[in-house]
Formats: sequence, C-alpha cells, structure tokens
Amino acid sequence: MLKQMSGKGGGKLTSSAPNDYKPNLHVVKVDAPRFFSKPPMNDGRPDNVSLIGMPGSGKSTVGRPLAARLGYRFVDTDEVMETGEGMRLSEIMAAHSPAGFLEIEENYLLSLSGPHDVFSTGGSVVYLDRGMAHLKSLGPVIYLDVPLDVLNQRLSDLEARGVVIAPGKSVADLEAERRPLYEKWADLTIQCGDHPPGWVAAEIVGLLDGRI
Ligand SMILES: Nc1ncnc2c1ncn2[C@@H]1O[C@H](COP(=O)(O)OP(=O)(O)OP(=O)(O)O)[C@@H](O)[C@H]1O
Ligand SMILES: O=C(O)C1=C[C@@H](O)[C@@H](O)[C@H](O)C1
Ligand SMILES: [Mg+2]
Repeated sequence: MLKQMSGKGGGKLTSSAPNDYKPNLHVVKVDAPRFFSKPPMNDGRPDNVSLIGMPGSGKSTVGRPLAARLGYRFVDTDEVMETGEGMRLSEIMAAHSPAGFLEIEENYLLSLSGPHDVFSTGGSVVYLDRGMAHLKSLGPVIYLDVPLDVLNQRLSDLEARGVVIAPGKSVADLEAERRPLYEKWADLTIQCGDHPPGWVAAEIVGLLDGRI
C-alpha cells in the first residue's frame, strides 16, 4: 500500500547513506496501475470487487471506470468465457441448454482469483451458488440496482443480447425473479437510478472507503 508522502525538504530525496553504500537490489514486480491502489478493505477477504445486477444494469460499463479509480484490473467475466470457449456469448448460448450455459459460466467464475481485480459479471451468475460463494470469498460483491424503467430503455432486444430467461418472460418478470437473489448475495447495494457510469463508480469507491 502506498501512502502519499508529504513534508519539508522541497520535494528533494535525501539519504544518510555513505558514498560507498551498495543497496541490496532486488526485483519487485509491481503492476503500474496499483500505484493508485486504495488500501485493503480489512475485512479479511482479498482485494477484489465483484459487480452483480440485471443485464443492462451497467456492470461492464461501470466496471472500467471503477477499476481505473481503484487501480485494479478490469475483468469482464463474459469476456473471460468468450475467450475461453472461443465463441461469442450468443454462440455459447445457442450451443447449450440454459443449464449447460450456466454450468460453463460457473466453471469460469470458479477460475477467478485476483487479487486487485474488478469482476464485472454476467447477469445470470446469481443462479450459481458455488460460483457466487467463490466470488464472495474474493471480496465485496456489489449489486447495481437499476429501476425497471431504466432497464427497459437499455434492454431493447433481450434475445439479441443473450439472456438466461424462460420463453415469454419480460424484463419485469426477470427482475422480480432475480432481485431476491441479487439482494441475497450482495454485500453492498448501489441505487443507481439513471446516474452516469462515473457517478456509480464514484459512489462505490466512497462506500468501499467507509469499510476500511
Ligand atoms: N450508468 C449508465 N448510464 C447510462 N447508460 C448506461 C449506464 N450503464 C450502462 N449503460 C448503457 O446500458 C447498456 C448496458 O450496459 P452494460 O453492458 O454495461 O450492462 P451489463 O450490466 O454489463 O449487462 P450484461 O449482464 O448483459 O453483461 C450499454 O449500452 C451502456 O452504454
Ligand atoms: O443476465 C443474463 O442472463 C446474462 C447476461 C450476460 O451478461 C451473459 O452472462 C449471459 O448472456 C446471460
Ligand atoms: Mg456486461
């Protein structure tokens, strides 16, 4: 963890080491973005953050600015699955039953480890008990709670998007079915309203700071 150093001395670095001082050099591998890392959250879990919520709630969109603000790596679990399977999500869904898709999704969730990652998950992860228990063991799970009318504006074509939903069901049906699951797994909930992604990211950073 880095602390902002301040003090007298005009910003100059001074050393009391003698001229023949030979520092004991060793290689320290540091990921560049971690220079801006927040301190650990001190609840015993590793430093990762997972975003859960309805499709269209902004997990992928908010995950990027959130990762940038925390100095963490951005990991979209849908992309992890697409890369691993060598197929687009829609192709994976077309090739498997919903249960088969969820089994694949769970295996990818279980492969995540961090540390210092923001995981933007798929909307369907809350059906996966083992996968969710694993995510929770990796750090706080944050539910992006977005009102139904906003979701409806963002989700014009559920089929094209690829969503695990029974035939004939609406976004409202899906939201009613999943809300208790998102609430069950969440450590923190953000009431996103229709706020822009940067606002949501800032809100999350603020709430995480409060847990230190
Ligand atoms: N806070 C926001 N303000 C305005 N538009 C947003 C916001 N968050 C997301 N959007 C828009 O809504 C759409 C869906 O967002 P996004 O893909 O991030 O959702 P998601 O939660 O990752 O969905 P999925 O579960 O399908 O992966 C995108 O077009 C995105 O630009
Ligand atoms: O909410 C859902 O059912 C899904 C959302 C996407 O992120 C993908 O994970 C997948 O297409 C399923
Ligand atoms: Mg997404």
